[in-house]
Amino acid sequence: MSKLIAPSVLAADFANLQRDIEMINNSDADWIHIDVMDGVFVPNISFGIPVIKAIQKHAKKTMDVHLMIVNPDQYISTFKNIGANNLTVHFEACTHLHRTIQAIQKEGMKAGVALNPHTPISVLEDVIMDIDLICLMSVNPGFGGQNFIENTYKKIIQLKHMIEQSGSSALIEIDGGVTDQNAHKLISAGADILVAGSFVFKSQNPSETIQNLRLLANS
Ligand SMILES: O=C(CO)[C@H](O)[C@H](O)COP(=O)(O)O
Ligand SMILES: [Fe+2]
Repeated sequence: MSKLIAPSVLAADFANLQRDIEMINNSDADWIHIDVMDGVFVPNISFGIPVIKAIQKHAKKTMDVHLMIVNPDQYISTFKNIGANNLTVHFEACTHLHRTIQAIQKEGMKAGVALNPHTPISVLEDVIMDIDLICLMSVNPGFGGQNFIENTYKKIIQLKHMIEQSGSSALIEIDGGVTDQNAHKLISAGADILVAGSFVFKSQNPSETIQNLRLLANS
């Protein structure tokens, strides 16, 4: 399977959101990564339902929604209705993670679980067969533009091993601080999807930057 690039709209120009979504549509990007922050689970508030509805009107790529919120269960059907294809919840925010995963899949979405940098991958041992996607946070969630945490490589290698040993088909997504400097190394360690926000949207030519990341990921 080719490796995927998911630009994060957290770093887009919100006053020109339609323009930036169309840039993603016309680029080599595979997914659109959409970060939802509630100011409780993480110390920041990004955007919510009305903005994602507006994104849905224009988005032509897989909508990969990353929930950094407490009590995600109460919004699962809402996110389905506004176009989420993948719905990722945080391990640290779910008391009944297995129930949450089942509820996401019952709505017809792919279920993802995100782990904070301090959370060991071993917490996924008993749900690894049930998950479609694992999002390893390579920064502390809440903000774009942070520095990549080097310990992530070790976690990818461990997680890849766990996935292979178990026979799970879960994909590994890396979120935070992804650039052209670490993209190839992340893929070599076992990543399947790279999320990139600031590196794409702060570049001179975001579409070319996406193309470059995709080439690096698949070289
Ligand atoms: O979930 C996130 C932050 O919590 C974002 O997806 C992530 O930060 C991407 O932004 P950048 O590439 O600028 O680090
Ligand atoms: Fe994210």
